[in-house]
Amino acid sequence: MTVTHMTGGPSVHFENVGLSLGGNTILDGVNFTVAAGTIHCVIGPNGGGKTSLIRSLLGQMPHTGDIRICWGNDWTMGYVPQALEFDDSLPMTVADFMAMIGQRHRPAFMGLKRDSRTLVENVLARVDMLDKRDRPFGSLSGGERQRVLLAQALMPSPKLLVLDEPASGLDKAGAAVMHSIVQELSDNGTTVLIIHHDLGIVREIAHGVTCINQHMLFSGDPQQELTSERIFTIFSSSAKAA
Ligand SMILES: Nc1ncnc2c1ncn2[C@@H]1O[C@H](COP(=O)(O)OP(=O)(O)OP(=O)(O)O)[C@@H](O)[C@H]1O
Repeated sequence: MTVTHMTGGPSVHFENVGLSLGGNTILDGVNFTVAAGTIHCVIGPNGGGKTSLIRSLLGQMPHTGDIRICWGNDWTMGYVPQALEFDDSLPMTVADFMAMIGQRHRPAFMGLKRDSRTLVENVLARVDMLDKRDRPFGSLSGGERQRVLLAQALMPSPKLLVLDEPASGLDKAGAAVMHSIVQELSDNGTTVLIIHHDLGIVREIAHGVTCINQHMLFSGDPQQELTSERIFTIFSSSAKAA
């Protein structure tokens, strides 16, 4: 991955990205750009390689090709994974979890330092989870965990926010909170890259959309690219053969 400097929020450039795992081709010749300060959605059928692409961006996959992030002065990145492997029996509250994520040089059992406490309370309030800060993290519902995962990605405020199917475990209210946060960040210049399955929402919130199914099928303006015929073709049972 190459990193270059520019002023403003980062643009992200996927250039001829490929990935093979266990002898199988997962991604091949993926080329698209996420413009600085935009909301860009990655869509495609199950198993099409969306998470693998995001993990390549995060440096967690042995991809080929180049992924360039043209950062401004602030290199802060937030990431919300699709799900979190977590031992539910761990005696860790929501606040402990946030302390663990946000205070790398302080053990979680020591709790939050005073200056971090305000920050944590602010982000938990943003996702409507402040009243649950003393609950054991393991006792949270899937949607509540997803909200906390979103909260940790906002601390500190990111210039690049990457979300892997953030709405999957969320109810309508949770999804609305998440989308309004994404919108607000984007309005303030943050670049947001989201894997999303709800094409109605993609049309509503995204400035750009890229569809991948091993290869890149199309990329551009959602209003023009997301035609009914295309959506039917991509997500029909024959999609894997496309
Ligand atoms: N570590 C791995 N080793 C081998 N194959 C893998 C590995 N990780 C993912 N794959 C395979 O890569 C393909 C793409 O998976 P990926 O999770 O990227 O798809 P996706 O588009 O995010 O799917 P979904 O919409 O179901 O979340 C799948 O066939 C998956 O089985």
